[in-house]
Amino acid sequence: MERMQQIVGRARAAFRTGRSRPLEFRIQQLKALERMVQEKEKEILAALKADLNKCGPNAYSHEILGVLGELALTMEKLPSWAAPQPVKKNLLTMRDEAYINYEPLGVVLVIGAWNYPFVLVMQPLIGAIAAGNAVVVKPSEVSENTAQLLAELLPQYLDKELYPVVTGGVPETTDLLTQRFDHILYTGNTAVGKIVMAAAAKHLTPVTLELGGKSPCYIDKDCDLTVACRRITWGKYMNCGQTCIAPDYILCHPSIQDKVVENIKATLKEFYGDDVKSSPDYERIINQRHFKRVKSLLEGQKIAHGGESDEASCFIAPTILTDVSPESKVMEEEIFGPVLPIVTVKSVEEAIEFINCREKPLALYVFSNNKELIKRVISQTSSGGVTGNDVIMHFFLSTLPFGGVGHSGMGAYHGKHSFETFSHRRSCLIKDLKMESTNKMRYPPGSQKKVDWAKFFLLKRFNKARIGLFVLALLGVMAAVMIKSHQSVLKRKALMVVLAVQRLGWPSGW
Ligand SMILES: NC(=O)C1=CN([C@@H]2O[C@H](COP(=O)(O)OP(=O)(O)OC[C@H]3O[C@@H](n4cnc5c(N)ncnc54)[C@H](O)[C@@H]3O)[C@@H](O)[C@H]2O)C=CC1
Ligand SMILES: CCCCCC(=O)O
Repeated sequence: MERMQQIVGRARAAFRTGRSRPLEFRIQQLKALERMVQEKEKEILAALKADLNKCGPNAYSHEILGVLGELALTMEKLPSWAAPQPVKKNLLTMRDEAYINYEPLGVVLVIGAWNYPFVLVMQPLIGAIAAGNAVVVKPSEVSENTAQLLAELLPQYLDKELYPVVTGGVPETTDLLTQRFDHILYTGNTAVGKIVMAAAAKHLTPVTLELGGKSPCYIDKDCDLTVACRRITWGKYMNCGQTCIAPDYILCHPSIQDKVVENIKATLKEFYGDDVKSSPDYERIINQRHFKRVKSLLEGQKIAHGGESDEASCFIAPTILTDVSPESKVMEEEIFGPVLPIVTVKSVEEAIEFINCREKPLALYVFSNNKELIKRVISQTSSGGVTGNDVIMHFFLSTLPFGGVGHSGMGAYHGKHSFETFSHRRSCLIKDLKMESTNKMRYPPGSQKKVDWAKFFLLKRFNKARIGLFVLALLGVMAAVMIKSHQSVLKRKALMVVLAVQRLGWPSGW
């Protein structure tokens, strides 16, 4: 406890110096992070290989690329994100300055997960630094190599007091959670999400919870199955199925179930070859605990493809289960592994009903040639995010807020959404001391007349069209008056010229 108190205390003292607030400092720290990722790419890839058997290309494209992209976007946009944001005013504030001022929250805590242990620490960290906070970083101890590397590298590149790294497991995280933070972003399972939220509640600390859940994938009969199954296979078996927004299970009509299986099998062969275990592109389950958990989900199931495993290397083959009962264990908990159950439904209505009977998922996928059907499923269900006719891809568009809903999480981040998550949006209204007479309306004594004026100024929703017409009419009248008065001046001047000529006579030759 003492150690955590000191670490958080030092971060708070550093924050109080104000040095994390200047934009130049924030951008300088982000540039240092970019340099770290570029200079230590080899070490980062090696740690991801050791933790999850991620090959270079996969580790780079699934983790490093996202971090470099977020850094580049944030460094480019930060000056505009952090600028005071003027807001629309009403009649009462027409003469005042009204704007939102973005301010750092203070000392924030980022707790990472083990499945994408680099990007899931770095992206929140980038947003928290960009917003001017001090940040305590707690990587997941489950991905121990990446956690160790972050603990070594971050202090080499970043301000040590402002951005400490705390390593350790549940005891250390539990100790850390007794400290007071100004915001916590936790990525991990729902059960721990509740623990984090309970600990945060003691200090009234707001939280962003990036949790998990069972993300459904509905395949409509009116669909290009080859393309759909290719995309589903990519997202499902990436990182050995250990992706929070992986399609957890398929819902489809019984008549296409076998075709779905055949298409996925064909794609698996194309992606990973005949011997998936030797494919450098196929990762491993993170540890024995999760290996046993995922393996147990196969019990009593009809395995249409895969099912092979090797405990020693935490290998589980890409597996497809068919005719799965909605009540079976594999349909109760988040799979978070390379097992894809197919549950058959007779219609899209039945699929929607199936989805709505369960906790709101982190992601939802719908494949169909009929965009209206996709939009109908979106409008009649809820989830953290959606990708239509693909999977996972909404994660990579940083203008989309990434987060959950209900048991899959709360709050969101990525891009500007990270900056806003880690900022206080302070409302600022600056008046002057003139026109005091207009304030009589709000001062005692009260009266109906004052209420009527207040209603006029505050409640009246002016019809913009009507105002526009009124202003046009007013301008028309003003123009007519001006032309009229201008004409009379012109007439007077013309008359004066005529009179002058008459008096002097016309010049000869005219
Ligand atoms: N929404 C998102 O962006 C993501 C969500 N996830 C979800 O995370 C889960 C997998 O990750 P996990 O195994 O949870 O990661 P994990 O087991 O590594 O836990 C995450 C962090 O919570 C801490 N922790 C674990 N148990 C704790 C306890 N009892 N008290 C206090 N702290 C504790 C660990 O020290 C670790 O730092 C899945 O449910 C997955 O869906 C994973 C990645 C991304
Ligand atoms: C492809 C990268 C996805 C990272 C977040 C997750 O686990 O879903």
